[in-house]
Amino acid sequence: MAPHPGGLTAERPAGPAAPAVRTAGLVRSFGDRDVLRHLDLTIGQGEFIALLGRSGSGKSTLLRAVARLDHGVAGSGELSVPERVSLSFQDSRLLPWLRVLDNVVLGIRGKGAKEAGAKALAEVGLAGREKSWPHELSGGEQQRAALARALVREPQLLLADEPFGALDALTRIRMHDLLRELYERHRPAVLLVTHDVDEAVELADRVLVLEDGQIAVDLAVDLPTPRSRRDPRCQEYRDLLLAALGVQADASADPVHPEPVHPDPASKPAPEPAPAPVPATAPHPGRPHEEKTAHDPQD
Ligand SMILES: Nc1ncnc2c1ncn2[C@@H]1O[C@H](COP(=O)(O)OP(=O)(O)OP(=O)(O)O)[C@@H](O)[C@H]1O
Repeated sequence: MAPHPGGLTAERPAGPAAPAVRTAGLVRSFGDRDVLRHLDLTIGQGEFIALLGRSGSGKSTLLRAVARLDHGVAGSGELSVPERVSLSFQDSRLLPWLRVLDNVVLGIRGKGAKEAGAKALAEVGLAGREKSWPHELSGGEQQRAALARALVREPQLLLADEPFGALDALTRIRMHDLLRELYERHRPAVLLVTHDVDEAVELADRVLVLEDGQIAVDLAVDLPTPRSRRDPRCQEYRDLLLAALGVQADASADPVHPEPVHPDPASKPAPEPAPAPVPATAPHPGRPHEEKTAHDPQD
């Protein structure tokens, strides 16, 4: 068990049945404000989790804690994460002075690295772009390269903080398809932070809503994939989650050219009074009772 700089206890999960991620009593504080308040979360191996929550609710704080990128932040609790963790952000973070393939394999040693990198680039639809410079790629292509960089490491856990947030709606939809396809093939556990409720419902096995520093809603999405946001069953989940976020669903939303449904009140007209929140044990559309487990969207 290795000590964590934030006062956290970090350890590796043991045994084949161990979850990919487990937090127990996780606390993270800035000044006298506890952003994460004794948060318990378990992510199973190969499970795809989306994390929603109002702006400032602590989504990125949680993701950074799980990524162990929060050195110096006050905190306590237990955290268990796998050895191979990859990260993906809204900004692709490709190094501009390295060609695309060199970005993808940066830090990977061994003879087969370039071959594996080229294969990963082919998987994300960028075959032939190995020698391009990052600035020669479109925003969507840069995110594809970032996904290749994440996947070439064969992560047991992929942490993604609004990876599609800066992309236009159509590119975002294509990236959703690609992410889900790559996920099905590689099966890492995924923690996707997003503001896009539709994205969460389309992609995730479980959607979590973070509120007051804890998981307020934990909703399993029990629908086959690939999913379409036009599917009325997806819309049921969407409405439940929007209600939990205190945002009224827009019945007139265009499902073909959708704008992300953004729960940040600053980016929306003043919401109606919040409907009753969906508890972590909320009934499941299509199923009479949903078991409590643990789970947010963008492009
Ligand atoms: N380094 C820091 N120093 C001080 N306060 C911080 C720091 N990082 C985050 N916070 C505060 O913690 C709270 C949670 O921030 P966080 O970025 O985790 O929220 P979020 O849910 O990801 O928000 P958004 O959806 O707007 O990205 C916010 O009030 C933020 O101001």
